[in-house]
Amino acid sequence: MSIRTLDDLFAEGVSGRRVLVRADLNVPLDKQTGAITDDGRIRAVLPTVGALVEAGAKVVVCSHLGRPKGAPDPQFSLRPVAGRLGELLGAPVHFATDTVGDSARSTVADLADGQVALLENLRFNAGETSKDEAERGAFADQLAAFGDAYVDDAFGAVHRKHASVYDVPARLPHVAGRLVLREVEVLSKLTGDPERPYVVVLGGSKVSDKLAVIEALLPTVDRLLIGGGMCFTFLKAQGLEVGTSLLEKDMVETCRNLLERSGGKIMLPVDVVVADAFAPDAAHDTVRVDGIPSHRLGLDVGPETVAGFSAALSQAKTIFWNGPMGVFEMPAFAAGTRGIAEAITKADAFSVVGGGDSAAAVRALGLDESSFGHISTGGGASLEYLEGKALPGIAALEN
Ligand SMILES: Nc1ncnc2c1ncn2[C@@H]1O[C@H](COP(=O)(O)OP(=O)(O)OP(=O)(O)O)[C@@H](O)[C@H]1O
Ligand SMILES: O=C(O)[C@H](O)COP(=O)(O)O
Repeated sequence: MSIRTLDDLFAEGVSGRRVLVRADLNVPLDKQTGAITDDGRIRAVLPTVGALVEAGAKVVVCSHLGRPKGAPDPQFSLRPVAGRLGELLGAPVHFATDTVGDSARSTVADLADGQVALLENLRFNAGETSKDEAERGAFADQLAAFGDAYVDDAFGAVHRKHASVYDVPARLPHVAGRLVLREVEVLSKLTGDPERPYVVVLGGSKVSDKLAVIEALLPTVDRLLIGGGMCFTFLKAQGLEVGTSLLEKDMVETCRNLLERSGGKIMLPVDVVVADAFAPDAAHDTVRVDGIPSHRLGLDVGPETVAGFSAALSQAKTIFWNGPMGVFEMPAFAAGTRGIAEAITKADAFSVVGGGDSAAAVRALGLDESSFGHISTGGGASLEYLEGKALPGIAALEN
């Protein structure tokens, strides 16, 4: 990979220079209070931001948060993230209340050497995610004006062809940050010739997003274990009734087709925890997958499934896990995710956890992060990397 790194930038000298850092500070927020529930993605950029501070750069950090629709939306403000970043760095982070407007211009202009600014959410501007190159380019011009050099440390967003990821590096001297380099280095071990058996565990809620990766991984993996919200579309494809569980009806046929072609590699749950409602205190029971009542919904995999999946994982030499096995945010439906996570840590295997929610689950359940080989900050990004797709953010760094 012919990508310049932070060390190359340091060799040129950064003291007194403005360095624009694209980070992925898209952290989960509590729906009621707006508080940050997992700061893993903020911690993950500290090596890059900290090193730039130490070297005396004027550090201008930018990121998206959530999916606002191209205009300011207070629930997606990065202000709380600026506070947390400041706490972790041990120095205040100057927050610009807009992204490329008056506040951003004066905040950047006032930065002293070794100080850090965070711009407001990139996606408050339609140009960030626009499909129109000219619109994206115009926004990229405004952003690029805040830096003498650009560092991409937003691994979680490298699969997005967005202005801050794809167009800004074409306008400034650019390098990869420490996090992007580490992620690519580790994930490349899974795309080469992974030690076998290679077992992939997929869960979470975004079936349609993950079908392409299943398609791409099937020839490569020895076993594919599917749980979480996405398993119900597969169970439906097997002709089972899934009650009011999460279901992507228009994907049932594709799932049936995948099951037929999987050569028995796909393992689905045999039991699930069903509840009366999507609520922490909902009445719930464990049932066989062929006995899901029509008025109830599956919110976790059951103990027999955990045992079966764990047995497969205990044989593995390489493991990739993306997506929680159930609604782990609610304690009543966290056992499946905990069980699978524990099985992964016990396996004598190189294990990678990919996905914002999966990584958050590891921490929320109090599991020892160091028992995993690597915890990726990228959900969609790590999946698309494994699919072998060209990632716009990486391609832009290579140019
Ligand atoms: N049975 C289920 N029904 C509904 N939602 C579920 C179920 N099982 C898991 N989930 C939800 O799936 C969500 C995570 O899914 P997602 O596909 O976004 O995971 P991820 O790939 O780790 O995250 P990201 O894509 O944000 O990096 C969690 O919030 C969890 O509550
Ligand atoms: O959470 C993620 O996977 C990244 O921050 C990218 O977010 P996006 O899917 O909204 O582009």
